[in-house]
Parts: sequence; C-alpha cells; structure tokens
Amino acid sequence: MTSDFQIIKRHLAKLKEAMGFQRSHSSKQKVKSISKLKNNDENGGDIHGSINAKTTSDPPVSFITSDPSYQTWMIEHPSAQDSFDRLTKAAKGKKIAVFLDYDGTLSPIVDDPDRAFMSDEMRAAVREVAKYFPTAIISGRSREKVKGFVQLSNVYYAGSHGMDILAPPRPVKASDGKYHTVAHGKKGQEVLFQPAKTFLPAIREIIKELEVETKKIQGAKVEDNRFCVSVHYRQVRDEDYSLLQKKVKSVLDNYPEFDLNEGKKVMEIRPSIEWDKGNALEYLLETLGLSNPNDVLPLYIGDDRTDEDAFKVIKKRGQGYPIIVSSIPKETEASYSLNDPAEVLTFLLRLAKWRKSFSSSKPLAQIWGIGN
Ligand SMILES: O=P(O)(O)OC[C@H]1O[C@H](O[C@H]2O[C@H](CO)[C@@H](O)[C@H](O)[C@H]2O)[C@H](O)[C@@H](O)[C@@H]1O
Repeated sequence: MTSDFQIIKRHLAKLKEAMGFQRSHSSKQKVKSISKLKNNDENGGDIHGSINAKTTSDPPVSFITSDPSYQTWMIEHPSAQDSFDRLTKAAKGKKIAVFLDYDGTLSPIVDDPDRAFMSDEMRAAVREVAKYFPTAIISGRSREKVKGFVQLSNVYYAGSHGMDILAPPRPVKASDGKYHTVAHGKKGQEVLFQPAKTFLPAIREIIKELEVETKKIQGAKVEDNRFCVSVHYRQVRDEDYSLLQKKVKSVLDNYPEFDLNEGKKVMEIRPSIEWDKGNALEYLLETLGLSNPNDVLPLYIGDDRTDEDAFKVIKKRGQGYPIIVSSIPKETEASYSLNDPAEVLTFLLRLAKWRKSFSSSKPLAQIWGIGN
C-alpha cells in the first residue's frame, strides 16, 4: 500500500521537476564546467525557476515566504527554528557539538571581504553556545583571519576549508601524524593539523601570478587564505567576468595539482587533496573525543557549497543536524534550514538558553580549561 509519505514525496518530486530544480554541483566540481557564472546569484548558479533573476541582494522576506518554490523547499528542509523542540528532544542524553561556517553564516555577505565583520550580538551568542557545547568554526578563510573576525578563545578554529586546524592533542590516525605540529598556546598544548603544507610554495607563486594577471581588472580581488586562494568578482563588472575567469584559468594551467571551485561570487583555488570541511569535522570530533555517533550529535550550520561536504558527513553518520543558511531554495544535503545570519543568531541563543535551563553541570570552559 502506498503511504501518505510516499504520495507527498512523489508530489514534491513532480513539483521540483516542474520548477526546474537540478542537482547541485558538488563542492569538488571544477569551475571549468560552469559557464556564465557572473550573472547568476549568490550561489553560483544552483538556483533555477522564479528566483533566477536575483543578483546581489536577497529577495524581500514577503516574496520568499509567498514563493511556492520556497515553500516546497521548506517542506524538505524545515526551519531549524520551527523544529527546535523536536531537535532538542532527540538530543536527550546525547552530547551536541556545534560547527559553524563563517561568511554568510555568522556574518552577512558584504561587498568587501575584508569588512565581513561579525556583530557583537553574534559574537556573544557564539560565546554563549561555546560555554555549553564544544564549538568550532570551519571557514574558507585563513585560520588567523577568521579568528581575527570572531575574537573568541573558547572555540576551535579550522581555516582554509579545513586544511588548517588548531585543536587539542589527542590520539588520531597514525597516518595523520606527518601533518601535525605541536603548538603551545593559551589553551595549553595544542596540535596544528595542516595536510596541505607541501603546497605552500606553489600557493605563494599562484598568489603572485594572480595579482599580476588580475591587476587591471577593476574590482577583482585576490585573497590569501593561506592553504587556498580566493579570487573575488563581486565588484567586477559583468562584462569583465569572462576575462577574469580566463586569466585565473591560464595561471592555473601551470598548476595542475590545484582545483578551481565556485563559491559565492568567488573562485576558490585549493590543493587537490582529499580533504574538505567534512574531513575537518570528522577530525575535530575525533580529537575532541566526540567520535561515537551513538552518543554525539554534530550540528553544522553553513551556507555555501563547501559546507555541503560537512552536511554529507553528518548524514552518513546518521545522527546530527546539518543546517543550511539560505533564503532561496537550493539543492542541498542539509536536512534543516535557517533563513539568514539573523536567524542563525536567534537559533544559537535559543540553543544556549535551552542547555542552560537544565544544566546543573559546569560550563565547558571549566571542564575543558579554555577561556572565553
Ligand atoms: O567558508 P566560508 O567561511 O564561508 O568562506 C567562503 C568564502 O567566504 C568569503 O567570501 C564570501 O564572503 C565575502 C564577505 O561577505 C563576500 O564579499 C564574497 O563575495 C563571498 O564569496 C571569503 O572572502 C572567501 O575567501 C571564502 O572562500
């Protein structure tokens, strides 16, 4: 007998088909295969249907909520806010570990990447969450830069899309040992995990070449993310985009050991190694002693393609909360959604408040010996 659930699923699939949804490009997909990116929206061309015309700013909330494609999408990716009681009920007797992306999640997307500041309210919310849950920020930025934006000492940081992690020392896979460097910081002994270290000299060369090649393209910006590089085109004129793309590709032709991926109005260049935000999430869970999937629920909030790798890992574990930040329907591995960084803020505050309300135990800072 066909269940109601199956009927609804079939109905949704038909609706999606009618609206022109397609599977997303995985974060590993090269930019070479994506044409005409410049005029697409924030998401680098994932979106189809009625919202295709969107360029730099988000549609008004009234439009979003009345848009049928968004409503359909929300059935499959319900709001983490609306599902809060269900999420926390499932977490009873388990530990939650919180993982957060930075740009587009903790800070709104802005034109100048150097000015993507986090609000004091958001900082306070993350600080509060990290008092009760082990918390890590996993960003595409360099670890130092994202730490400079966040300015919290009670969270862990992974930069360069997870290729630069500073975490407590714990036994991890022996094969990882060659990428470790012991560091002594405020939190005592920590270990730097940098699996792309051998690529550093080539990355320096690439940055120099890109700076020369893109100098004459107004608005183009090369960002040094230490183990990866971003070439921004948010402020590049539409008519200059293909020239910029051509120049970036011509530099990379001499560096076949690097991949070129597409983010939000940014071309992201990174070493072609099997290491992404998903691996970083697993690594952190392991080093923080949180690897038992029956006991630990990882919660990951992110907005971009590279976050999909982390969503996949959580889905594969079968336990946890992959939450996408998006105000438009898009293909994702996430199970839940939040509209924008403002909703992320409300959600984080609620999470901390919930934990605090039944907490007779000490805050993590005291247990883990880390400050805030
Ligand atoms: O993993 P993330 O922390 O989300 O980093 C991904 C990229 O984020 C930044 O670029 C994006 O945000 C900028 C500031 O709002 C915006 O100007 C840009 O258009 C976005 O793509 C960062 O600057 C990149 O290096 C990261 O790769």
